[in-house]
Amino acid sequence: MRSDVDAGAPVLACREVSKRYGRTQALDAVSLQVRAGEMVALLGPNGAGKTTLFQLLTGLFVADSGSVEVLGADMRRDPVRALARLGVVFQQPALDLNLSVGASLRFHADLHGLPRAQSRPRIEALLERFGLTPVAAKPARELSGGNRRKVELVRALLHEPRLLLMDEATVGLDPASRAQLVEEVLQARAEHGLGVLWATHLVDEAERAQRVIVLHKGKVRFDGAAAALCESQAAPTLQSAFLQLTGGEKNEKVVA
Ligand SMILES: Nc1ncnc2c1ncn2[C@@H]1O[C@H](COP(=O)(O)OP(=O)(O)OP(=O)(O)O)[C@@H](O)[C@H]1O
Repeated sequence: MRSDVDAGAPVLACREVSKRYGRTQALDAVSLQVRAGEMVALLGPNGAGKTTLFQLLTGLFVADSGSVEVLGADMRRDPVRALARLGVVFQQPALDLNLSVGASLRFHADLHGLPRAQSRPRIEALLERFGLTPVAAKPARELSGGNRRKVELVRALLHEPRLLLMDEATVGLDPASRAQLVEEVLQARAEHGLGVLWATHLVDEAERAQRVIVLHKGKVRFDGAAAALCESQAAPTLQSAFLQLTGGEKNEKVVA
């Protein structure tokens, strides 16, 4: 466990974040925190605002109002320092399929200015850690979908972030690979004291998180433990609690 952030200290703080697209209020005064060593599931049906929130958290867009801080660095005033402390796996796969896994990671490390004496052993260790050493010399196109996502996870961890953002990162994976990725991230969180925000519309992925934040129509509808969510809705399962809370709207994508 690294010692630069106390366990339980906030690594992400969003305060009253709002974003509008024309007439659509995509986010409406969203406040949330992620602490070091904690995996938080951001659960919401299609159109809830998850992607919009991630775009603000990664500095791609600026909120209309409110603030985003990563380890105390304000995303608007000090984006370089804020971004230096976070890693992200985006919803859309973004690997060069022709590059070998090793070359892709080395390129990324160089791009981010990591000294090679540091980055090379770190890449080796992470490849080993995620069981990717046997495929390190292969071009990404020869890897399974699950392994490609793991390479993206390794890439996101190369600069030793304190906050990891996973934006519906299991899209397109089979159930076993999805479950494995969740476990890998949970372990990485424990080993490195990472704060993780895991956006998903799949309730089974949220079940493994320490805390669940339900986003619906741009607002935070619930923030707490999965068991407390079930209790608040007098529902037997997280799935039924989520459906009740979000209006029980028929939505295929929320069903795991
Ligand atoms: N660039 C845009 N222009 C106009 N409206 C947008 C834009 N991006 C998102 N929206 C709208 O903002 C709302 C939130 O969308 P967002 O993509 O953030 O939701 P989401 O929770 O990520 O959904 P999904 O699970 O389908 O990816 C939706 O009503 C969407 O139609």
